[in-house]
Amino acid sequence: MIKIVVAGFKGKMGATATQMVIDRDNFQLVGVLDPHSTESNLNQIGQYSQTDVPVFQTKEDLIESVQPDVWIDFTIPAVAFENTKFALKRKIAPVVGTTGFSEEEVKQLVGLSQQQQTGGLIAPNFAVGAVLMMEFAQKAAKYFPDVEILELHHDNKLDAPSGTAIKTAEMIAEVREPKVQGNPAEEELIPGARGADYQGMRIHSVRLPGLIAHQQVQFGSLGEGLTIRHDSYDRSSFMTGVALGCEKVVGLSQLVYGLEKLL
Ligand SMILES: NC(=O)C1=CN([C@@H]2O[C@H](COP(=O)(O)OP(=O)(O)OC[C@H]3O[C@@H](n4cnc5c(N)ncnc54)[C@H](O)[C@@H]3O)[C@@H](O)[C@H]2O)C=CC1
Ligand SMILES: O=C(O)C1=N[C@H](C(=O)O)C[C@H](O)C1
Repeated sequence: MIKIVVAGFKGKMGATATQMVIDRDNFQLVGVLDPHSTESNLNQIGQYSQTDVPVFQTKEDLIESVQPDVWIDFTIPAVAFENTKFALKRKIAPVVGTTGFSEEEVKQLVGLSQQQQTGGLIAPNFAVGAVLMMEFAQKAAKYFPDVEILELHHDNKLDAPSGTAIKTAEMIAEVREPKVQGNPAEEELIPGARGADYQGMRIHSVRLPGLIAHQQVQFGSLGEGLTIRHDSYDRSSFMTGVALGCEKVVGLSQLVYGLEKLL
């Protein structure tokens, strides 16, 4: 039985992950954390009335009371780095979906996990289809170096571009020489019109009510185009990946970046 805590359980992803952990026979939910909670036990919340699990408002209080194997994190970019360090320092394996990490932060966390001999996973996207989209895009970029990434999300999202778009650009950059795209003399009449620039690749972020999480990687070449698109229509799309991450990290001795490393 893998003992799990969920940080950010009051949020959209945290709530979906909490239910997933409760539903799985090989997982035991031992605590949940969210500074926006007012309860002391999950059973005080209607949808979890049968679940006797302590609720914590701070990570310091949580760690005094429970000894988890795995720390699921769906919080906010401003706290996820500190939360992941906190877990690793206590040899709790983090499974982090929260986005907004810089490359330098990921490097630091991998180093810390090696020192601590503790597994972990940071996955900007837990949907298997999104991982395939990124891998297909990396494959296509070998032959189509002109590419723009369009990511579309709900309008409560804090970070832009999305973690998935950044990871896609990083994976494409592994196989594509930096290249300035478009007309070298092009001029933005309104700043930002051409989107964010990652080694010449443009990333465009759309935020609209009604959307969940969508991304289109669009390639153009002489007389032809190729579009690779993934859509998450529901947050359940991420749960197979989160569950797989929880099962795998307990057997690792360092943190990995990207769900594709565990598939
Ligand atoms: N990797 C993936 O597959 C996915 C990642 N995400 C990412 O997950 C994160 C959360 O997304 P949502 O659930 O939509 O956001 P949300 O805004 O619905 O939930 C965030 C929750 O974190 C809580 N929180 C804030 N500070 C905290 C702290 N110090 N400790 C514990 N909890 C804290 C908030 O009170 C809130 O309940 C975002 O970074 C988002 O980009 C979202 C969907 C899929
Ligand atoms: O905020 C979200 O919703 C999502 N965030 C992740 C990201 O930034 O890529 C994953 C998914 O796109 C949903």
